[in-house]
Amino acid sequence: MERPLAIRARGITKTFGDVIALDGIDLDMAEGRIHGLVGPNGAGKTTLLGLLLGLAAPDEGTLEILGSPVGRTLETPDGVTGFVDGPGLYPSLSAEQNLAALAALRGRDADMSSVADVLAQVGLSDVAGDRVRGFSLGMRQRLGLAAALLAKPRLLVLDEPANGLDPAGKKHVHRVLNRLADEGATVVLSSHRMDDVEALCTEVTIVAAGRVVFTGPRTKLSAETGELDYRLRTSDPGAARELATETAGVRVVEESEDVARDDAELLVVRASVPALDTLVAGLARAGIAVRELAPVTSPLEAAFLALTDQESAR
Ligand SMILES: Nc1ncnc2c1ncn2[C@@H]1O[C@H](COP(=O)(O)OP(=O)(O)OP(=O)(O)O)[C@@H](O)[C@H]1O
Repeated sequence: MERPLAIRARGITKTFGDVIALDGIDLDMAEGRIHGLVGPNGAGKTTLLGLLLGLAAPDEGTLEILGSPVGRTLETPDGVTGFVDGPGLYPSLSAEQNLAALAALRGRDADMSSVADVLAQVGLSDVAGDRVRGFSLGMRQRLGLAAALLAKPRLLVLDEPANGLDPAGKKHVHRVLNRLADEGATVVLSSHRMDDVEALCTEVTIVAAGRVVFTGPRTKLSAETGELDYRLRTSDPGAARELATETAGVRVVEESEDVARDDAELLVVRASVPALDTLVAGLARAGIAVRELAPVTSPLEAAFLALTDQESAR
């Protein structure tokens, strides 16, 4: 059964003076999924997220959020929360005072057990009583997420949520977002980190110059990618190079910008998946062990570069 849509956008346009930030955006985002919004600098991601949060209204087009049409007034249905350009926090208050104050602003009494719970979820229990003034960027991001969780979101909108996060912080954030989606909430996040998007998002939208150039399941994007460069490390680099050169559809890339040049053991090969399969089977037959085989740039990054280049070349 098709999932209901959390977001349905048709022909959304937003301009700032002469700048067309969004140029006819059509978008369907299903409930209960984590959607990644990616695109080059200035593509329109923050503008689009701002519309979802009711921070601005579209100039043209129709937007439905959680089944409700959003008009020209700056309002969004209940259950929509998140932040763009970093969370708004009070530096002179502690983490827990910030959350209590935000709960009060939303017209709810501060329930300190909920405050403690969301702080634990984002891994900030130890600094609950510390002033936010002394928080790092990553801690502020996590506190912003805690504030959003307190509102029990049905749609959570986050601009670059992994900004400034260390690996432990990232783990907390990923766990929290996955749990939210498992519980049926929809998460829409923008990121310049393709590895984060690959780790988190089942759905991806790529925007370039205010237009959608791809939207759909991330796996579909990977499948559509043709040839990729792969790092190949084997037990016999010389013999592997020879075999790669002889295998139809496989090319040895001599100078790869993305791989350290002083690593003589590592081979970079360019191939489609079927040609790569032939090479790997050939290596096995020749008794050459494969110790590492991975794309140099991820399928998402490759598609991103190809699709956004295409767009700017139009
Ligand atoms: N308030 C504003 N006033 C004028 N121009 C704006 C405003 N907000 C956005 N823009 C312009 O709209 C375009 C889209 O900007 P936006 O911030 O949405 O892009 P982005 O994809 O989030 O970029 P980045 O990855 O750099 O954050 C840019 O050309 C930007 O300069």
